[in-house]
Order: sequence, then structure tokens, then C-alpha cells
Amino acid sequence: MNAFSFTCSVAPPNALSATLSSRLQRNPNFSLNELPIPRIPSRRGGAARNGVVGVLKEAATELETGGGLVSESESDVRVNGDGVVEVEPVRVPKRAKRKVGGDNEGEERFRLRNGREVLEERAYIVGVECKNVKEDSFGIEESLKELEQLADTAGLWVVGSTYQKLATPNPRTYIGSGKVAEIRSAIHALDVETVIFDDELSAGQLRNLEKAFGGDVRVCDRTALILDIFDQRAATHEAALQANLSSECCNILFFKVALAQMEYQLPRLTKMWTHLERQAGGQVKGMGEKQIEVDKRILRTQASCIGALKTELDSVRQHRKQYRNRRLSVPVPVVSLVGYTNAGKSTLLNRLTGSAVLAEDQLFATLDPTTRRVQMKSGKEFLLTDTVGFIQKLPTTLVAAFRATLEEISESSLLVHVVDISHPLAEKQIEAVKGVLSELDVEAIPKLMVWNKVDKANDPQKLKAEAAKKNVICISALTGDGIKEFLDAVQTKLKACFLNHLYYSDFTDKTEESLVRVEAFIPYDKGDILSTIHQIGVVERTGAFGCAIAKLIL
Ligand SMILES: Nc1nc2c(ncn2[C@@H]2O[C@H](COP(=O)(O)OP(=O)(O)OP(=O)(O)O)[C@@H](O)[C@H]2O)c(=O)[nH]1
Ligand SMILES: [Mg+2]
Repeated sequence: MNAFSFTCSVAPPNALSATLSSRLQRNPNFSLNELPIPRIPSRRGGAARNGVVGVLKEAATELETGGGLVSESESDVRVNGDGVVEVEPVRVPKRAKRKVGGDNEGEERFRLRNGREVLEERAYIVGVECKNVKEDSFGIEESLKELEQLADTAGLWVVGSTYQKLATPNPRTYIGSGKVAEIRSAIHALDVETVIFDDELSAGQLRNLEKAFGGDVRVCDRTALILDIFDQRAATHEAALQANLSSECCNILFFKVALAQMEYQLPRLTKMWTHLERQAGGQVKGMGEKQIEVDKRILRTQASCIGALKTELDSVRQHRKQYRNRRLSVPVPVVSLVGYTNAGKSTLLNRLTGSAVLAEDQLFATLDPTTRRVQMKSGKEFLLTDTVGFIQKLPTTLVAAFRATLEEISESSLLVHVVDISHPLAEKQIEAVKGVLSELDVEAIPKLMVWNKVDKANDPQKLKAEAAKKNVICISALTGDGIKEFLDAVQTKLKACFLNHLYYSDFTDKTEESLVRVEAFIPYDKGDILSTIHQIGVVERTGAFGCAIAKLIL
């Protein structure tokens, strides 16, 4: 059996284990520092050390067995005093599928995610309803329902939930002591592994709650959960990026989320081990010192990673900007799909363009803005951009990440606000989206609201009549119902934009009737004429041999 040694100073993400395993096969002396940008362990990693241990064990096992789940034992992985991680790859039998007790007896806890079977952790969710909340915000039960959906997307199995009404959250434990005791009982009764809070907790609150719940229970919050989902999505995305480095779709969000994760976890990580530091002179001295050493090394590496990520982000931004400028130099209107997560934006893009962008019944399926060309029956074209979905209580650390991704929409000719009208909280989701849009400086861009998923409505005709009164288009991106009306509405809006543009360009006395259809042949060496025509008229189409058909104001 082989034994490998790595110089290790950082916890790489689990998702890199496949890369690691393949590199190990090629070069057993490979150093972990050679790995691409590392990410710190998130909710599921717990302590940073576990991240290192987990990924190395996974890689080692994959190397030996060609895949499969690994043992919980850490006896095959050691971190020595110099930060060298020693791994003994062992053949580990697949973990037997665990059956769970209670009502769910016999139910499998394994689920297929990204082509891998993963064990679902048992989670318990907790919320606090504070007095003086805004009227249009989600109620506590609604918010917890959404948190459950987020947990499900992250691969957790919610086995119970509770909430408390408070004037103000408790600064030490967020909830009151009675509630803490109630949750502790629920943890034992339901065999809970993770407790998730619906609001962002401070490092101190996290630590106090973990201590209060005792045992191996992990405590995390909505922010950590969302970051974890993004981390999982970004890992899949990163693999695609590595396969096609020349891709235009370099993901700003990926870098931004990595940054947000570090910013979120750094203060929490430093506080996590202070109890060991305090015990340094006592019985657990060795253990405390070793963990602190590992922690400090991780923090040092992460500080340099933040710098590297920022540089990387700048270059990706630059790249995207050049791409957008190139796109804008060809004046085809850009229509952006915006809306709450899971509203059906990607499904609509797929329906209109015949693409196969990932669309699934999970939150945050889309991370990357994707742009595709749509050709209408009239021969006119526009570019359609899919964007990342919005959510209420967006973690502050992620607001910047979203903003960066949504930079694209500020250059759109039209924003299509896609709403899942079958959702019981559709109205509140609309308000949440409007709230984010108002922060994005896109007030001046025309908007078109679309009620999607009408196929799920009890009375689609009644819904359509109601929509018509509000100038809203009803569609089903899934069945194709209403798509023609939607395209007509887009065309009308774009035409209005064009006329507005003329209006603001001092053609005040001109109306659409003053446009005259002109067919012209333009020599190849006079291509600049075409861009002038684009500026003063609407080019209906260009054909072979330099033929252009345009409507001009004469
Ligand atoms: N019944 C029905 N389901 C739909 C319709 N449009 C989308 N869906 C489903 O809704 C789920 C979410 O669709 P997506 O297109 O991924 O939603 P999205 O807005 O892109 O979501 P994010 O990328 O997470 O922001 C998927 O399961 C779709 O199949 C529709 O018109 N009718
Ligand atoms: Mg999507």
C-alpha cells in the first residue's frame, strides 16, 4: 500500500477531490498548494481541519477504490507539526445505507446530487419573529418554508422546525433560554445533526448555541446555507469552466461568492478555537496548540487567497466588459429575464431559444448570466439574458456578489420580470424583486411583467383576464402557452423603446409612420454605413451580398 505526504496549508473544497485524486495518480508527491484557488470549508465542512482531512480521505479513497463513500475514521490521515498531512490510502467499504427510526422508518437518506450519492443530514430549522417587521416582508412561517426549501436544495433533510416571537433577539443565543432547552430536547428526540437559524447569527451566538445544544450538533444560519448552495453550484460550474477556459461565461459570481464565504467565515473561524487557546496550559494543551496552528495557517493562506481572488475578479470583470462592449457595438436589443429564484426564467430562455440551460425545481439553479439570440417571426432579433434569481433576506455578504452578476442587466433595452404566479407568496416575491431592482439603478429601463406557470392555475382564464387589466402577459414556459403573445409584447415594448430613443434624440416631430422602408446594397468596404443606418433607423435584416433592408426616417 502506498503512503503519500503533502505539504498542506489550506483546506481545499470537497469538490476538488476528483482533481486531487487525478493529480495524485499522476504525481504522488504533489503538493496541495498547487491546487487551483482554494475555498474554505463551509457549513458541511465544520472545522477547517475537517475540510483538509475530508478531502484527502476522499481523494485517497477514490484513488484506491475508484469512488464510493469513505469511512468516518480519521486514523488514516495525520497532520504533523510541520503542517504535513500524511495520508494512508485505504480501501474503505461503502457505508451501509442507514435506516432511520420513527415515522420515516425504512426511508433512504441517500440522494443523488451532481451524479453522486450523498447522505442527507437531519436538520432542524429555527426562526424568530421580531416585532416591528415591515408589513410587506415574509411572515415567519413563510420564511421558514423558504428556509426548508433552501435546506433541501443544500442536501439537508428537515425533520422539524420551531419559531419564537421576540421583541429583540437575545444577544447571547439569539433565542430565549426556554427555546434553547426545547430545541435541545428536539435534537435528541429527532436525532438532529444540524440546526439552521433563519437569520444571520454572530460568531458568539453560533458558539454559544453549539455549546448549549451539546454533542456534535452543528449550528448554522441562512447565510451559511445560501453560501453552501452557491459553493456546491460553483463547484459544478468550476468543473465546466476548467473544461472550457476560453468560455465567455467566466463567472463573476463564483469569485464573488468565494470572497463572500471568506468574509463570512473568517471572524467565525478565529473565534471558533479560542476556547482551546484558553486551555493551552491545561490538559488539552497539545490538541489546542495543534488546532490553533492549523487555524492560523489557514487564515494566513486565506488572506492571500482574498488578494488573489480580487485580482482574478478584476480580470474576469474586464473580460466581461470587453465582451459586452463588443456586443453593444452590434446594436441588437438586449432583453433580460429577472425574477425570484425558481420563477421559471431559465425554462423560458430554453423555450425561446431551444437551449438546454439548467432549469430545475431548486433554488439558485442559475448562477451565470447566459445570453442567447432570439429570432422572431418578423425576422427581428433580440438577445435574451437569463440571470441569477433573487431571494428575500439576501445575506449582506452576497449583495455585492449579486450586484456584480446583475451588472449586465443595467445595459438592457427591456427587463422581463418573470413571476411564478402559482406560488402562494407570488405577491411578496414580486415586492422582493422590485426591492432589489430599485437598488440596482435600473429605474429607467422599460419593464414587462410576465405571470408564468399559468398551467398550474385553477382557473387560467380568470387569471388571464386579471392579467390583461394590469398589462401583464400570462405564459407557461413549460407548455408554451402564451409565448406568441409574450413575443408580441416584447416587440411592442422594444419598438416603443426605439421611438423613445428617437424622441430623446431630438426627432420629436417624427413618429413611426415617418419610417420608410429602404432596401440597399452596401459594398463590403463600406461597412460603416451599416452602423450609421443602425443609429438612425431600424435594420430589419441583412442578407447575402451586402444587402440590407431597413426602415429609415427621411
Ligand atoms: N408547471 C410549470 N412549471 C414550470 C414552468 N416554468 C418553469 N417551471 C418549473 O419551475 C422550476 C424552476 O424553473 P427554472 O427555469 O429553473 O427557474 P429559474 O427562475 O431559472 O430559477 P433560478 O435559476 O433558481 O433562479 C423547474 O422545475 C421548471 O420545470 C411553467 O410554466 N409551468
Ligand atoms: Mg435559472
